[in-house]
Amino acid sequence: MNSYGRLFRVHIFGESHGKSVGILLDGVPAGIPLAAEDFAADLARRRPGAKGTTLRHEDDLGLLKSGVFQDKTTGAPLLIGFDNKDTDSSAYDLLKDHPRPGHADFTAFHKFGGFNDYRGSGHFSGRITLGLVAAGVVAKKIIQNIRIEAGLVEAGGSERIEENVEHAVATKNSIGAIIVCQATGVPVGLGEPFFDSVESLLSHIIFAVPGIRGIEFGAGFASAKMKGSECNDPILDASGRTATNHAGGVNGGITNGNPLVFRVAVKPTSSIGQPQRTINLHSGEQTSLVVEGRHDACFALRLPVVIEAATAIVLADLMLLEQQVARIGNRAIETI
Ligand SMILES: Cc1cc2nc3c(=O)[nH]c(=O)nc-3n(C[C@H](O)[C@H](O)[C@H](O)COP(=O)(O)O)c2cc1C
Ligand SMILES: C=C(O[C@@H]1CC(C(=O)O)=C[C@@H](OP(=O)(O)O)[C@H]1O)C(=O)O
Repeated sequence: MNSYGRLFRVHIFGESHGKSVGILLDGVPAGIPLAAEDFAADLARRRPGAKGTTLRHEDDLGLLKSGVFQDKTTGAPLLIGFDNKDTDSSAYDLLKDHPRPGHADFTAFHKFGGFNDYRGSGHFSGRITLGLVAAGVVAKKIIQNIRIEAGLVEAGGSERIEENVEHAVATKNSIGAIIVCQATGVPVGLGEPFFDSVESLLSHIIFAVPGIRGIEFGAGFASAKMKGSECNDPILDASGRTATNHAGGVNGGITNGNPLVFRVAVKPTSSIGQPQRTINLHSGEQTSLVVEGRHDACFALRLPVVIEAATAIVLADLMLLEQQVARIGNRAIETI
């Protein structure tokens, strides 16, 4: 569904070519300073502009529609909306009946009986992540002592990111990428096993981001090839600090005080300018499709800030559940 979280709860909404996209936040502690300018830096990181990103230009000026009074959160639901302005739906006329291989056109058509808004990929557009980034800005304020940083470590299969992006654009193709995310300053004890382990919660929200194909914590899949003597992280002191971090900062689904580290695999964009095989949704006949319109050749370039936001949302919820932050005034519990 479109809601996530327990105490810090996000409800995402909108379609790419509809009136707006955005997010409704519930459970935001009261008294947190919050103004429209606070969103600018993170929203700019998600915005297209770099080579290999879509030519669609939106100002992404978020409107704080509720939950803020005199530049402080009130504790009431906080609604953040972004108007869609640069919409050109003409390229989607063809796609309405000819689903793009790899995109959600086929599945959304069947799931919603053809009533889904297919323009600009509708609710399945990467544009929906705008609301997630906005929620991340608020979440980062709640967990102010935790620092989250994500970045691309490779794209198109190597570290030559720029070169690979340029080649993808020149050949009307697309590429995927790997993002590494690290959160430092995470206290020991976050996570609610059995089902709400830290890895489960992060995987849940990160797989909700369009185009994600994998996630691994710490040494991840490489752990399967290690011996116990190699994989175990030696514990150095009473704080739980370890010499290595193959666990990625989580044991038993609970944060262990070391940096939380995970890698995310992002697929190549499905909308490419090369002929691909598809069908006519109504006749079932096979046909060739060349996708027109504006598309990211490597949408992963825009994703690190989205992954940071998703991480902040999970950690804010867990910090509230663990009573590590107060519901009023953005203070650590022990300082009240
Ligand atoms: C920020 C962002 C931008 C995206 N841009 C595009 C795009 O321009 N064209 C496209 O086909 N897919 C794009 N995607 C990926 C699709 O939204 C995604 O592949 C689609 O919803 C199907 O979901 P799935 O890949 O998880 O199966 C983008 C995703 C994100 C997160
Ligand atoms: C608009 C954004 O990305 C869009 C994501 C997207 C898709 O299929 O996911 C398709 C394109 O939409 P349009 O056809 O309207 O140009 C991208 O531009 C955004 O992320 O803000």
